[in-house]
Amino acid sequence: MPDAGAERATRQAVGRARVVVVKVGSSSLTTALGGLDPSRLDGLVDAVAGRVRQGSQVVLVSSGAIAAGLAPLGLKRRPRDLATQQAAASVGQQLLAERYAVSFARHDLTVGQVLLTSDDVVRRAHYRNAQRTFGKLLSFGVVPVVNENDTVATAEIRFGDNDRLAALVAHLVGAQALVLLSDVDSLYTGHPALPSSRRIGYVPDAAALIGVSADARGSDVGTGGMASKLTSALTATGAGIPVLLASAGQAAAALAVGAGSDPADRSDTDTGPTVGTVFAPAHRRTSARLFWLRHAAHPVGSLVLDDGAVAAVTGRRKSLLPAGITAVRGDFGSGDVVELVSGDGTVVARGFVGHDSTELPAIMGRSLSALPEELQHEVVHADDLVVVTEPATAPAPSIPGV
Ligand SMILES: Nc1ncnc2c1ncn2[C@@H]1O[C@H](COP(=O)(O)OP(=O)(O)O)[C@@H](O)[C@H]1O
Ligand SMILES: N[C@@H](CCC(=O)OP(=O)(O)O)C(=O)O
Repeated sequence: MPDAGAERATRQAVGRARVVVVKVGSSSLTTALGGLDPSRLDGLVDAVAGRVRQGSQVVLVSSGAIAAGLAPLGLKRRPRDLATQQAAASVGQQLLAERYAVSFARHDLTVGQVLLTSDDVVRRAHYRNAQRTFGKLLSFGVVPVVNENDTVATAEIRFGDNDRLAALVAHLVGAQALVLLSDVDSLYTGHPALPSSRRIGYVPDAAALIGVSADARGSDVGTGGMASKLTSALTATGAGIPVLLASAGQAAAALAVGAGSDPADRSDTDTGPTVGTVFAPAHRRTSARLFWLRHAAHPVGSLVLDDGAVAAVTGRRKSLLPAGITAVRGDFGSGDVVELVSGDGTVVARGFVGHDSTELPAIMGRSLSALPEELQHEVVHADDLVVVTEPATAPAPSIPGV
């Protein structure tokens, strides 16, 4: 039975958030014939500006570069090959940025374009650098408009979908809410075109999504579909950030501070935004360091574990000792991020490693007491690892548990 009180509290939290990340998809910014739709973009900007006027800081993660670049290049549909996508993004991003600058200027707001590659959020030093940039832009009252730097992102390092990028940015800027705006008004139990699909207003936790069928195919111009939105939502809620999924056409209602609410009056009249689907934040908030390790870090090597070590690390949340390692892959130093892999190749955890890769072959399989004193320590300390369950080579599942 859904808990109306808990749903209301989540909606209020979205409405009261001081820092909000808003993500909008390509399909919500383009016309049916392709190309940017200025009136839809203006509608979104009006809603964002309204929230800024209410005292919030808003970061806008906007897709649409590739879609906006199609018509100027004479392309009829979204290209499949990376090089043509990159060319379209190069042309389209320019148009998108220009349109946002003009549109926000109607509200006397300045925008700052932030194009990120995955390196900017997966490498720790870059992550901090991006954090500083956002902090400065927001302190100037600027609305940062973020997209992936598609023109230079290679197939290997690409995010490919801005839903995931938006969740990482929400964490990076310390947002108190993530608002995902799409071309669908809510999450449904199945594809909204199916008569059997039912609207879901509130998702208390990841378990509530069992049985929900979320398509990984996006619209003609978008990517990722609903599956990537759910992954994004669970990533954000795992970091303690409530999420609202709504349609871009309802942006004003989605970004409202709350029906009948005045920011100074936190009374019962404050409902928070009443549209869309809200996802409650997890009770146990992951620390910033472990969130980064789980969702953003780029592993530079891997350690293969025997069955006993897998059980100890994943089941009993123990540290990884040299005795449980059967193979070492990659070239890494102490403090780097590595994957812990079971014998069948499944990634079971990620951690900050306590040894250089050159030290490990001589000590793996051996008990601590048999080692020289300076090497008598954990390979990955229990406080430095997060348990994950994902196949080593397959793409991420459509709704991974986070
Ligand atoms: N369970 C579901 N609930 C809602 N929408 C769904 C579901 N499964 C698939 N979809 C589809 O996902 C689409 C949104 O994904 P996408 O086209 O990638 O959006 P965007 O361009 O906004 O990122 C919706 O138009 C909807 O048809
Ligand atoms: N970076 C790409 C968008 C990729 C993407 O995630 O698109 P969408 O599914 O429409 O949010 C672009 O600007 O075209």
